[in-house]
Amino acid sequence: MLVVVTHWVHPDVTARLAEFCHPVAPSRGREVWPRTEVLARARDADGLVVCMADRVDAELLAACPRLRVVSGVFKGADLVDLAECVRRGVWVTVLPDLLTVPTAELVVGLVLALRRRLVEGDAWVRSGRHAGWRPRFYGSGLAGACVGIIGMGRIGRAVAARLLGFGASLVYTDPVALPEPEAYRLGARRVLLSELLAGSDVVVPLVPLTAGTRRMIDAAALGRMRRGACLVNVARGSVVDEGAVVEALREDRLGGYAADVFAFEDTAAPGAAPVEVPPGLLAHPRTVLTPHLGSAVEDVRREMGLAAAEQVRAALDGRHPEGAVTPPRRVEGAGEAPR
Ligand SMILES: O=CC(=O)O
Repeated sequence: MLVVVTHWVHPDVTARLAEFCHPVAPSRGREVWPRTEVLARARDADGLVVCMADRVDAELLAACPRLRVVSGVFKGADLVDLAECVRRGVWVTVLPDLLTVPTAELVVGLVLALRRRLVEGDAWVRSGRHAGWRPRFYGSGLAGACVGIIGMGRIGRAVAARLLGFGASLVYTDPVALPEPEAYRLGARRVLLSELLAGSDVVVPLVPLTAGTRRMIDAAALGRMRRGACLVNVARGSVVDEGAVVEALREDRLGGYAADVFAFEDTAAPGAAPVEVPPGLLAHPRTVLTPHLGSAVEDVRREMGLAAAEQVRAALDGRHPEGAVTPPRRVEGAGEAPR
């Protein structure tokens, strides 16, 4: 059986795959195969191990008629056409929990970097202009600040737990309330979105990208935020309206924007997709921008690769893989997908 891995993974991951199939993966450098190469190599694949750089759409699925499983080395499957996978009887698996801790750590890092102006300070020192202490780069701390988390899932709760030690207060929105003991332990108060936006010094959306969350932080939502408050986005670029963020920064209404994700990455989102990080974000001093580093911790990525390999093994063995987000259900006339 052939399993195509679209991107560089740790050698132990390919070794694990080799226990039950013939794996093919980029072997040199930390490479991701471009789509044309994935299309060419995956023609006879029984399994695909994909990453956040891949778009698993109808074209790719049609090009791989033998495919039985798509294993995402990620949490959010918004780049996978789930309906088409179901139609073709292809399992789709994700990793719902392995990146919780590194992503929560990144949120805390970005909040601190933004509020304490670490990146601006770093640039100042590197520019050769630092001549000793001066009354400059005064920012805001976390102690006493109110942090608003939109979406209290695994990552939201992990962020909340890490913020406990900083003396920040916490509000959140979620359709489902935390169990009372957990809300008490985290000091988290559930509020309406309008109250969260109006009352938070830092707003952190932690929601998946869906039709309902796309651009949920738009000009109107930004307009409801406290003047000078910060926005930190590690979810998906398209959860915010990047153009409106640039405007709010320019008008000094938004205190800062930190992002690890960008709308141009959301290649499956409907409508015209941006092709780059907006220049207005790049140019603005009160932004902190990182290249989708949420899970970029060496050991975590190795664990993620190994877990994905096990999911492929289970699916190809005819078992229900962990992390399955679609039960495969072959529909008459859907093509040659074997089952
Ligand atoms: O963004 C990363 C992921 O969803 O894993």
